[in-house]
Amino acid sequence: MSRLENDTFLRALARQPVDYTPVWMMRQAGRYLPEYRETRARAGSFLDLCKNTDLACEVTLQPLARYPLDAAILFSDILTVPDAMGLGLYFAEGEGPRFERPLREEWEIRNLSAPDPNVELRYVMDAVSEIRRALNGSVPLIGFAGSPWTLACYMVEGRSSSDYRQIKTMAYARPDLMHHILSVAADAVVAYLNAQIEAGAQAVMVFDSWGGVLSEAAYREFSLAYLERVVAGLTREREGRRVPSIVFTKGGGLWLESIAAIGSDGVGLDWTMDIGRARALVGDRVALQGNLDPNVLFAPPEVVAREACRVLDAFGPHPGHVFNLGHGISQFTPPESVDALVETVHRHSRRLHAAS
Ligand SMILES: Cc1c2[nH]c(c1CCC(=O)O)Cc1[nH]c(c(CCC(=O)O)c1C)Cc1[nH]c(c(CCC(=O)O)c1C)Cc1[nH]c(c(C)c1CCC(=O)O)C2
Repeated sequence: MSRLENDTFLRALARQPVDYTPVWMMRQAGRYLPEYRETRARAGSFLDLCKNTDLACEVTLQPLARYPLDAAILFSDILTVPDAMGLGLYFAEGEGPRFERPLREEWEIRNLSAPDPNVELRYVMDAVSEIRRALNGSVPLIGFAGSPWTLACYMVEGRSSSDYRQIKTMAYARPDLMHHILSVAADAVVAYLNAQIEAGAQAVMVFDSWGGVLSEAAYREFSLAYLERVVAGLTREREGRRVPSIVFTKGGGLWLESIAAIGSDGVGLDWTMDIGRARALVGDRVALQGNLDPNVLFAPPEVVAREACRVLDAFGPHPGHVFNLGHGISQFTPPESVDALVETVHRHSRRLHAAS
């Protein structure tokens, strides 16, 4: 088994006893850090940064140099997968992601195929290997992908959407086409995550950022069924250790028990549901990851500390909590707020775990 100095994150996902609650943040490497903005300016565009192995490794490590975080997450994007399928990803400055060739015509959809992650996404695998080497066993490295449904939202809409009109039209009017896209995306995500595990990722997370825009019935049919297929296809063990998976449906609180039943080790929670109530529903069947509202980080440090303690106390002294934000950290976050957050999570949770 490879040496790991700090395996608190993996222990928490396995619902094993820990001395303190591990913490990392979604989008922990990003624009709120001046050193990220500096590296990004050197790289050119955001996509150039993702495709430059050395610089992707550099920005992955930046938040860990500042804060005693308990995990690193690969610096990349969920949309690298549809880009590798030939849809032509680009980022319009200040407007978010766009595809040059969104899926509109039936023939385009029928021609879709899963990319070979070790060819079309070689740059991601190279980044994973380089980051693992650079981490040198300090903390585990998380790999990730988008959920089939969330990838399909971008592939069909061609950009971020406010009403999901195109994709919902397809889901209701042409479910056969919708299922074809989701099925190819699920195959692509499984191959992509397993290649990341092969390259050195020690845990994987699936981001279902837009599952929460669906009705319950549509969520089960178009998102959850494919999340279950992805989880079932994942490599379970590598280097003599379990490779845990985390599934995060933003807005999925109402469906928590169903999400907790698909076979992942952890479930991500946004900020809308009390994490104590969530734990009461799922027990120790899965670990829970979350669930501080990222906007708390705009308040003074004593408020950040109070709100972090509120989440820790709500979960209680049980094993199986990975502290995180309920969604990605905002680019406008003062970096000092993160100091207060990480320090509070570690200090307060040590007390909780010692007292139990
Ligand atoms: C939906 C989604 C995307 N990307 C991602 C999701 C799922 C999570 C979520 O719901 O937020 C996932 C993602 N994107 C990024 C990471 C890196 C790892 C991390 O630090 O967590 C991860 C895990 C970097 C990024 N991905 C992006 C940035 C900002 C790019 C920049 O301008 O430097 C970063 C650091 C760009 C991106 N990429 C995407 C959008 C909508 C945007 C624009 C967002 C914005 O402008 O705030 C698609």
